[in-house]
Amino acid sequence: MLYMVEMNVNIPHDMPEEVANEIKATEKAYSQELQRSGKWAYIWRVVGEYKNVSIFDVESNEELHTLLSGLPLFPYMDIKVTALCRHPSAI
Ligand SMILES: O=C(O)C[C@H]1C=CC(=O)O1
Repeated sequence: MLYMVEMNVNIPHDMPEEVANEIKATEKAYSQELQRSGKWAYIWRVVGEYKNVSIFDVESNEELHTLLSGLPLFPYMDIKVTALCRHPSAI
């Protein structure tokens, strides 16, 4: 099942920089592991925002929820999930 996931990151301004950098490094490793597995199929930066648009290819809503809620930045993100299916005009 394919999903478009929009992640908008809002790290609190009062979070110490070292703490934020540690969370971002852990997030990067987690993200890259999922990309290597094929479950996190694409990730793009939204120009001018601390936001990404990603495509996930997972088995179920439950699997997607588990992966997203395991993101180290999850507590600091607004996440929008859109389920996708093949367009009838796609070739
Ligand atoms: O930077 C982001 O968009 C947030 C998050 C998603 C992957 C990653 O490494 O960080």
